[in-house]
Amino acid sequence: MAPAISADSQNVTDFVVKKGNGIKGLAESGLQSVPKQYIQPLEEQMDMQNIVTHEFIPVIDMSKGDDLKLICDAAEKWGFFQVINHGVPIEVLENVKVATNSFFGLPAEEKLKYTKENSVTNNVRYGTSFVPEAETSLEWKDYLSLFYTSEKEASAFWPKECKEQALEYMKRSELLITRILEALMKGLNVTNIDAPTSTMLMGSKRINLNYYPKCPNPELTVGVGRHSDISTITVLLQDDIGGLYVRGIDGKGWIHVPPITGSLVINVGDALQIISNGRYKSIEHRVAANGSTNRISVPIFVNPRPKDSIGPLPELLEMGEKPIYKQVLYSDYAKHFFNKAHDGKKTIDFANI
Ligand SMILES: CC(C)(COP(=O)(O)OP(=O)(O)OC[C@H]1O[C@@H](n2cnc3c(N)ncnc32)[C@H](O)[C@@H]1OP(=O)(O)O)[C@@H](O)C(=O)NCCC(=O)NCCSC(=O)/C=C/c1ccc(O)cc1
Ligand SMILES: O=C(O)CCC(=O)C(=O)O
Ligand SMILES: [Fe+2]
Repeated sequence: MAPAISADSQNVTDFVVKKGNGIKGLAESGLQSVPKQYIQPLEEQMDMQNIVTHEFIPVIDMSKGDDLKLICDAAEKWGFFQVINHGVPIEVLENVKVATNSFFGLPAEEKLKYTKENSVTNNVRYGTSFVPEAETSLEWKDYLSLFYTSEKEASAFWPKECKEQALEYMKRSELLITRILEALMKGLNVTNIDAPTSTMLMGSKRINLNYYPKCPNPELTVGVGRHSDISTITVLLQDDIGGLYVRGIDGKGWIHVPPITGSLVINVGDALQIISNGRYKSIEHRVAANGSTNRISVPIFVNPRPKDSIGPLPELLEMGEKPIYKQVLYSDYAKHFFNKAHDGKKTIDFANI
């Protein structure tokens, strides 16, 4: 197919960002090479020499009864693990993947209704890259981001192509989320999770549907740049394509997170690193672009509420730990994150004492 647009920079940004076509629209226009605003600086391009092949992210079987220690160890050492036999039905996971493809399959003029400029609510947002206004190089990714406030609000405002499936995935993963967070608290000797602690750990949720179209020069760009999540934990559903890489434990190299059918990837976010006073670590990760096929992923970010103040748990300080993070209002922390391009682990400096 002939390219629908000329390669000049302004035209590309207009077509992708402003007109709602997304990078999916551009990729499907028959383009032969990535436009220059998608070329990452050399040091951010994926260097395959830097892939660690002798270390693996733990895979934890949640049906065996020995998961508590394994979860705490993995969260401390790796900040990332996969869970299997986790209780979220496979059909629920399959349905949300189908729904993701349905949403991104909509014509641009339909998706345009959900952009930051047009969306009738701040809680539903369709976009591309992370923060195009703040980034020097763009990411090869489109997303729909849904902040959950209530079933009623979701019913009224979430796109019908994915509303039910996304809600079902969130609902059916609640038990898993509670189990993991309870295990992590036990690992800190916090056995009584009172109401304020519970809200700080899981008072709000955001679900993102991510779409990474096939890319003509995957080595020059990225799907998502290096970042850590700002959640307490993230539950990530990925399809069978692969491309998610996690920083190795010595801070060097990148470890692939291989797709395992039916599994979910769990990672620690900055909020839990802060709450646990540095015991559990949020780990840098990134997504490579793919030269042969489209990829989707669906993270559920489990968070404090925007209005919560977060800081090291009082129980830890009572046990004699010195706080390494100060109290911060979570919405201030989130705004700090959402107002800059991805910059690895730097977001957490915002909470340093
Ligand atoms: C501060 C929030 C995010 C928005 O508050 P608001 O009062 O509605 O304020 P704004 O709508 O003005 O948004 C503040 C800024 O954040 C931006 N933003 C508002 N949601 C978004 C949005 N989903 N996307 C990317 N910019 C946004 C938004 O564009 C805006 O930028 P700017 O207009 O330039 O000031 C508020 O909803 C809040 O505190 N939410 C709870 C916290 C929350 O959502 N946590 C999410 C955890 S998400 C996570 O861990 C990782 C996410 C992630 C996502 C993509 C990645 O590539 C990698 C990771
Ligand atoms: O697509 C993935 O595998 C991970 C995406 C991610 O890191 C995010 O959305 O925060
Ligand atoms: Fe992430």
